[in-house]
Amino acid sequence: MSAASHPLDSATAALALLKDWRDCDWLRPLDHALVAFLHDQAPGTTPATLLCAALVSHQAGRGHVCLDLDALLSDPDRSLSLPPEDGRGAEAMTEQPLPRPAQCLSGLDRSTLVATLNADSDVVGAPIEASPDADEQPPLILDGHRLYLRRYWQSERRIAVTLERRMAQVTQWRDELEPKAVRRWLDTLFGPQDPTETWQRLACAVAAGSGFAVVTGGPGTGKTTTVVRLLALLQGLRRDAEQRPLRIRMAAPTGKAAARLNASVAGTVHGLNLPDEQLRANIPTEVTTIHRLLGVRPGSRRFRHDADNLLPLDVLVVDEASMIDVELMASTLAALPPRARLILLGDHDQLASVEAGAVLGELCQRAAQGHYMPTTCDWLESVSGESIPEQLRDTAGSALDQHVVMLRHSHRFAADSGIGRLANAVNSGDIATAKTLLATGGYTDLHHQHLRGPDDNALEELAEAGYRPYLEAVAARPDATATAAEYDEWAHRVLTEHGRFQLLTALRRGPWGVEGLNRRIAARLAASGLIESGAHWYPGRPVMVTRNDYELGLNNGDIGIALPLPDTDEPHRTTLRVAFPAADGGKAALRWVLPARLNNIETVFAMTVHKAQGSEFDHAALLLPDRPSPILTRELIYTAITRARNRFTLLDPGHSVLAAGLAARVNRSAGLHDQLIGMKPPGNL
Ligand SMILES: Nc1ncnc2c1ncn2[C@@H]1O[C@H](COP(=O)(O)OP(=O)(O)OP(=O)(O)O)[C@@H](O)[C@H]1O
Repeated sequence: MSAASHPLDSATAALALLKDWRDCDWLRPLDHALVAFLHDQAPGTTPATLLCAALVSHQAGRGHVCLDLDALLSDPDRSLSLPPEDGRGAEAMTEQPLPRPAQCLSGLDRSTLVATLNADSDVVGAPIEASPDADEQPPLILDGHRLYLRRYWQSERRIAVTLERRMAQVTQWRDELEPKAVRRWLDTLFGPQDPTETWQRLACAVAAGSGFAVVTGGPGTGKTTTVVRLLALLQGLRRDAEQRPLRIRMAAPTGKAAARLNASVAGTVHGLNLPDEQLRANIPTEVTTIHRLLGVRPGSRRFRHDADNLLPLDVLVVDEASMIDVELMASTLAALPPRARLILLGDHDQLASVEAGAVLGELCQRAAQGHYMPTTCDWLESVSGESIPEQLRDTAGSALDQHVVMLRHSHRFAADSGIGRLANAVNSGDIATAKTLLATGGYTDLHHQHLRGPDDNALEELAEAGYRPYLEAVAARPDATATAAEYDEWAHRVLTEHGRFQLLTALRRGPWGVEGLNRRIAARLAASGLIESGAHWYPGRPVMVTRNDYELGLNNGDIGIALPLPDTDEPHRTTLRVAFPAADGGKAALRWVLPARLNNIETVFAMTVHKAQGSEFDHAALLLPDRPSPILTRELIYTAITRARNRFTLLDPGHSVLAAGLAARVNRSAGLHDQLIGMKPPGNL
């Protein structure tokens, strides 16, 4: 370490320490570059401010919208997410101890730190209400005890302002509805009242009576079913009023999630109980990605649709909203016409977006407790016939509470389903029940496999058994005379078989991370003769796109499989191409891409749980690392379990890692909830 008596004695000492942190991977090069830039622009900046700038940037890279100064001072080392996953960062923890944030900040209290930051007015500014977009503001914003990078503060503030405006109009939205008509449509769509559908009916009522609603719920609680019925209700009411049908669009944050929703919406619309087919035709089944909806402009952060070019729609449904970060949410809201409805769907207990912000999580912080005001309860009862339980009523509920509904009954998992019960236990942090469920072996859909160490063969055996069916489908290639349609059919079959099993892991690096696991599993499959050995590209190589490629029409997270296709001129020779499912999950043509055109891909025999969000597999297996990691949290384990449709396997090297993971929560620093929760419902509500 560069010599200095205290890391914050001088800017030079602080910069030297930050460089050391960067060199051992505790900070990203980007974090260090930001600080060097600030120091260059404002050489008088105090060392504590430089340190905070590095930490706020680092925290943004880990999904936090801001640096919470209270959290920083109570546990400074958390701000660097120590200990790191592995590699140089981990060695630096022991071999060459560097001063950590705790040592740098010792003796500092909040008021001194706030005063120091405020004094550096070239670098740190106060929030300016009147012009939240002003680019002349300093690069950091201090809002109370939260320090932001300016662009995240602006995004968060824009979300809060837009949602407040929408929520303030709730009485107009409700007044426009005829309660009896709503009730009649709900009875048509749902049939007689049924306690397992109470919250679905209530969700329809909340969303019908507002320009903004959030419907959250665990897997299989009926989010898709509910939203399709809601859309039928809205179109039905429009037709009653002899108005033109609503223009409805549905979107999801990733191509994978859009494809999945597409398939389930189509099925649900088909099964709706409707008085006539015209109404069915007015409910769209096509789901797009949010990026495509907004219109990406290559090379720009801005979209084609924005506040100056609003989206041409009346209703926007966004599914898998837990994956939306603050910037994407701010852009979506900006492009939404003021009178268009916004309905967010998702599971707020899932991992949040990898980018900064956990917008759905913030909006749903109080979802489980309801906090419905008496006026809301009365109105909901009048339109849905359902009454809100006493314990979920609150005369002091906030405006936001009146717009959020949590679905509480799983229609997918029976009461005796191991996956459903384990997901619940994990979600509520009930370690004892989770362990008992896994240990008893009494559930056919749950498997707990103890691993003796990183070299335990059980891991490879499971992976081979899981991937064998799709690799056998790869081997069952049509002959050289087969038509293009027959080759497409074969590729569809391979992709479907491939989607049945997935090995998930928390980490990226090391023997327990995707990189090591991919190598190991490929070696095993090659030894078993299921794939070619030694080749970089081979028939059956499964790859995941790691960056949106607008030219090829591929999205981050799309999965394709390399398959040999006959050459047009010489059908007995083949060339490898990667088959990707059609964009947005259509049944139509696949996309065949030459491997050389794919720049950002990785093999995906193992996948991080983060990347698996929005996907489901018949059988999902989660490999736990052999020691606790800041990445392994309750939300991550819950997300992994809920990726499994029929079977979940936990691969567990022991050492109490499961318990440590369940006890750790993702705690994203952000201010959206606090901004919105302070808003009281409109006076006449
Ligand atoms: N009210 C209901 N009555 C009967 N079956 C229902 C009802 N609601 C949902 N289901 C069934 O439960 C299953 C899950 O429903 P749905 O796909 O709507 O849930 P979801 O919350 O969107 O699920 P996901 O976890 O995929 O996001 C489906 O098979 C659906 O048909």
